[in-house]
Amino acid sequence: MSPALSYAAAETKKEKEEQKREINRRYQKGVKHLCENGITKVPTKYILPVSDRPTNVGDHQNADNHGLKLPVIDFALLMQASSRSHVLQSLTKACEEYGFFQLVNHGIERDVILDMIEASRSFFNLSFEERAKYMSADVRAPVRCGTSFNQNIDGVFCWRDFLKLNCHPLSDVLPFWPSSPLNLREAAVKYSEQVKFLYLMVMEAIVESLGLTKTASEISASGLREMVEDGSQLMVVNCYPACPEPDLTLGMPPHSDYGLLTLLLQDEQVKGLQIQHGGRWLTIDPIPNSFVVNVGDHLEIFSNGRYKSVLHRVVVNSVKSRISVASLHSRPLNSVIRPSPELINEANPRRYMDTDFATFLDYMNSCEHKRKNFLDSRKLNP
Ligand SMILES: O=C(O)CCC(=O)C(=O)O
Ligand SMILES: [Fe+2]
Repeated sequence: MSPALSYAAAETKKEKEEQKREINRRYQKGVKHLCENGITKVPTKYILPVSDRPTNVGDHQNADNHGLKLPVIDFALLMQASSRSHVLQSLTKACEEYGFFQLVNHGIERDVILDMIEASRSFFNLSFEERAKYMSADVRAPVRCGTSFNQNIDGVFCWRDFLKLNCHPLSDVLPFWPSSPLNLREAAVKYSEQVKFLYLMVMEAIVESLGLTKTASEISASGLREMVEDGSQLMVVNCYPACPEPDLTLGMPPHSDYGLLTLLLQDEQVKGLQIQHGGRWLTIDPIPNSFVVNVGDHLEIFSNGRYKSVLHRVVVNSVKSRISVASLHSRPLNSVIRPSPELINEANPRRYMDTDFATFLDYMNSCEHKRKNFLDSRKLNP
């Protein structure tokens, strides 16, 4: 290309990028705000190409899960010596085949859960001006209210607003958490602490299910204590308002979660979460008083590919808004994640390069996040 032509091409590209940024700015206020202004059609910014829509051919099978159900793990039985090994086997199967399971009998008090849901709903019922106080483009902020998946760069926006609460170290971040609604801080502190404890118990079981001896395991040796005291925890409250044309858009695009494990509180009344399984999208029917738990990218890497960080997405509907609370857990922000040496051998060569949270954030900020491309970028000989 001649220098003049390449200059012109660069200018056009710059203009296009500026145009995209301008449109993004227009929709930064979020979908709740849009709905409050009484829209009856989905704006173009949210309309997916036909092939990515939830009603895409092949996805029609969604209406019926063909009898497939997500594995259910009973936490109380996991904690009982007499049934532990049996439950560990089910855990292994769930993490290998689905990357997801539903956790029942988890022991977290019902009131703690209901208060968290109630506070989350109240937050999204605040006026736009009140919620806007917490809007920030800084992905490391202790509190961040926003919209879509990655609103700085998404080409097509998704039908979701969120509130992200960084939970670690709690005493440092708490003063930044929203002061209204009045019960939010108390509810979120109690909830995050109890969920963190549950996460540690499940993570310990997962380390055991991988057949890792506790002393040799990188995660639990250096270890479980470090994870209690310093492990990262991010709570993401998702709000998906009822959508006038739900077939044209998604609440969340297909993605995998970055951490070791995510513990998700689904809306008990309104379904919407789908996971990819056997080439199809499987709807996860909510089980009252349970958690949906999924393997994240860091656990897939740590397990050297044995446990799967699986794509999932959220569909919206025209009748009811939906709330979910995801708690994403991983190691301390600056620690390195790598396949456990115990899981690498001749038959199973090392499959991923080292990574850390900072690398993930840089990646997220540098390109439109699509599907599992971060995890793919960490694969050796993909
Ligand atoms: O809302 C849901 O059910 C899923 C949310 C989710 O995937 C996430 O927050 O990463
Ligand atoms: Fe997710």
